[in-house]
Amino acid sequence: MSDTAMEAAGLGKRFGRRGGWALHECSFRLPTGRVCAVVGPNGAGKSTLLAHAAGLLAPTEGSLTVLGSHPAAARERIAYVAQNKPLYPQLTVAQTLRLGHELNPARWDASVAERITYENGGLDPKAKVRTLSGGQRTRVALALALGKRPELLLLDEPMADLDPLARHELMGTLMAEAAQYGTTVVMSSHVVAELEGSCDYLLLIGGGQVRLAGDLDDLLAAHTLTTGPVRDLTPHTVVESRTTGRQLTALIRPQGPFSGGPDARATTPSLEELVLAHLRSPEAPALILASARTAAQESAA
Ligand SMILES: Nc1ncnc2c1ncn2[C@@H]1O[C@H](COP(=O)(O)OP(=O)(O)OP(=O)(O)O)[C@@H](O)[C@H]1O
Repeated sequence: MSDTAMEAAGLGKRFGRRGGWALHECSFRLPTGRVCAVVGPNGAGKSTLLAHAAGLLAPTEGSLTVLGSHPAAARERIAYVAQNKPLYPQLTVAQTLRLGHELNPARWDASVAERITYENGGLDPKAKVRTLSGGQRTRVALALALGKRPELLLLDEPMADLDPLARHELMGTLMAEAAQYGTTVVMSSHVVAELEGSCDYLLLIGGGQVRLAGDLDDLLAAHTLTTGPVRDLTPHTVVESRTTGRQLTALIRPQGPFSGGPDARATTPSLEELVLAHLRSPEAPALILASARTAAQESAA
């Protein structure tokens, strides 16, 4: 069995001959059993990446493998919740879950699907899907995905239309299920706060390229947030710096020991601080940690 959940090698996607690159020269590796946050600005390529992993798009160049196979060959072991949560509007909730069972007879776990839909969600089994609110449809889509007992769960902004209570409850269920079954979860979101505390791996995409990839703790530890009197930050890599009067605030990647000096503060950034600094500085050099490198990247490093 492969210990790699997803591996991109020079992955590129162009929509149409004249279109720009939605993804370009993306290479990274995601080990199995991780909960990976995929973040990046609007149009960065997050949905395009997830749709490739689900086998719904074919690369223009390079490749993407999931669970050691071509995505189409691994489809039974993958569940994908797309941003628009497509469901059959004319079916009832109960019929939708039954369809989930019929499509996944060998793997279907009715108890988790029913718990999400009925026990906690309070949905009426006889309600037609078309009468459900956006958040209720999300609940059914997540129930179908988790009911499939996937090895790899792909979620494209899954929590966007859930109320805070439902978001908290479903995130808890998701994390408990993932931990119990060793499911790899890849989840895009713009709400960085909801990723903190649940994700242990980070993939930051910008302009169709991988900007940060690796263990979240290691990525955070590779950066320092410093505030203090203006000073030369050479030889450290500066991701973002702002000067207010004589005070400098900067997010850096220390190249060797860093001491901000007696009047400066130097702390490890939070996930939000790390992500915001990279979004504000799209030109900052990429950082792909060893755990996230493909064999080819590793031998080139
Ligand atoms: N079917 C399509 N046809 C043409 N261009 C597309 C198509 N799908 C996506 N794109 C383009 O590819 C780029 C990446 O889009 P994608 O939806 O992957 O971004 P995203 O990071 O998921 O954005 P968001 O955060 O807004 O959901 C964008 O420039 C988008 O316009």
